[in-house]
Amino acid sequence: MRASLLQIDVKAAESVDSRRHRVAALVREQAGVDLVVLPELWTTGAFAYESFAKEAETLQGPTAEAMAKAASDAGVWLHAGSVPEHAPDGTVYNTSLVFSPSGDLAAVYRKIHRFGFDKGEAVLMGAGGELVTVRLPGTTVGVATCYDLRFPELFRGLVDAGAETFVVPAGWPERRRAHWTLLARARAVENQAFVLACGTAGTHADVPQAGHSIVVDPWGEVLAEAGPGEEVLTVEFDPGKVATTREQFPVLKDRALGRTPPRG
Ligand SMILES: NC(=O)CCC(=O)C(=O)O
Repeated sequence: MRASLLQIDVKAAESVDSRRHRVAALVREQAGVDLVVLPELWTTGAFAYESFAKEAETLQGPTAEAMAKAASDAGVWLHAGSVPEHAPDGTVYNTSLVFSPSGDLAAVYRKIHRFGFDKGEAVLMGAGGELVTVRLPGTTVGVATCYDLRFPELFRGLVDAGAETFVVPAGWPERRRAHWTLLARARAVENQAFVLACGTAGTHADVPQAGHSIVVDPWGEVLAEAGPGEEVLTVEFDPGKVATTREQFPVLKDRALGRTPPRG
């Protein structure tokens, strides 16, 4: 399986509309890979709090429309990262969208753990409540977003739902880059799963971004890692390695505290 992680530089000087066009073109350029992954809140930037409500859109909005078309033009599965979603009940969510190679919306995930404690996303956005997996040819993908990476029980819940590959769009700050790498590897090792974690580059809202998108295998080995700037990180991996790792070193069978009860 070949995947391209598009580590986008979210610049304030570039309008949301221009970025949307630029990113759609980058997705089209990935024709030939199986899966393309975009970062969290790449239209606005994950820390551009004042833009969330202004740029929020529905599941039929301009980003969803542009990404559906880009996925079908390229013939790829597209995890289109997340957008500020204006839901029918008026709440704004941090919502990830996954499109099939024919451009159909295959999965929608509303970020469960909102970042910011008493400000930012934590007060401006609603919390999702449902775990989401999506079946791709060869692997079941479990989706999570950025700060979710700090909550291992979410990932264990996704394993219980069949996940073998975690796709994690993010807008992770440079200041905590060491945590990003450590947590991506930890989630891979403890769940014996692939982790494809795609962050943003550059600086927005005065918050320098970590970049360093990363792909980790079920043994915790880093298969590929981006640098700090905008970059397309393409990697080839064998999804069958999840089953062999889980068979040869069957730690998941030794769980003593039971399965995660379903949420939502
Ligand atoms: N956008 C985010 O979720 C940021 C998370 C973060 O900065 C951290 O967990 O540290």
